[in-house]
Amino acid sequence: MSDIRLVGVDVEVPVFAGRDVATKTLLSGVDLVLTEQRIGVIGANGSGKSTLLRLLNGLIAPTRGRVLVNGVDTVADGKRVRQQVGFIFTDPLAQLVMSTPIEDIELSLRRRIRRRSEREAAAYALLEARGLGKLARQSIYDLSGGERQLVSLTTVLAVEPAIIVADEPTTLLDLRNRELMRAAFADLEQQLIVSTHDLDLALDFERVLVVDAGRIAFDGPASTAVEHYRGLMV
Ligand SMILES: Nc1ncnc2c1ncn2[C@@H]1O[C@H](COP(=O)(O)OP(=O)(O)OP(=O)(O)O)[C@@H](O)[C@H]1O
Repeated sequence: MSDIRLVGVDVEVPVFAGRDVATKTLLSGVDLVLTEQRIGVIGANGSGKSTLLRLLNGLIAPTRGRVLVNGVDTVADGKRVRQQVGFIFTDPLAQLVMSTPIEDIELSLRRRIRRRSEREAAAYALLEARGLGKLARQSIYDLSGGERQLVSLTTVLAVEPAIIVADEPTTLLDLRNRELMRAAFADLEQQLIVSTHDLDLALDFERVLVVDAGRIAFDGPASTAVEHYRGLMV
């Protein structure tokens, strides 16, 4: 079981207004121990959800405090953290760097499987297992949004991370594809941390954090978290 700790975390960025530089606080006073297998993060636009998620694999560094993933500090050893934490972006086109699904999965496998022919066969098998085999050599740009997001998930899983962090992974998807992603998430063995505006998806999680204006406004069971969030929205 994975263990993620945020200890006294603040995130601030400089904002420039003419010659003046001010400080904008994106997150403040975040103390969390994340050990549950399925954790959701909900909150209004601009509340700080992506900032929180990006801290977890060292994509951004805390201004104050520390983030530890299975005891590894995200600033001191970001590379080791990123080997453990797979990150799924909202837009799969921000994630998929190769022309076709099979090439992207092969890229993820290159450290684990040295021989090209073996790597290609393994990549194909991973796609096939998700029902994506027939799309293996199709251009990424010819796939639907849902297919791309499933390819992204396969690409991230190919690295065998202990933790999956997904930033609004269903936002661009229609109902059918949202259900496909939801089912894919339900099957994962990894620890899963997902930010979402999809409150049905949020209800799937054991623990849900509500972020409001850069603070954790609620932390607890999903149904209570959703109620809390609805209360903030009125
Ligand atoms: N590098 C940056 N410089 C200045 N402001 C930033 C920076 N990164 C994020 N912000 C601001 O911080 C706030 C929180 O952003 P964040 O992306 O974490 O919100 P979010 O809850 O994920 O929003 P959404 O639901 O719209 O994706 C927003 O007001 C955003 O504009």
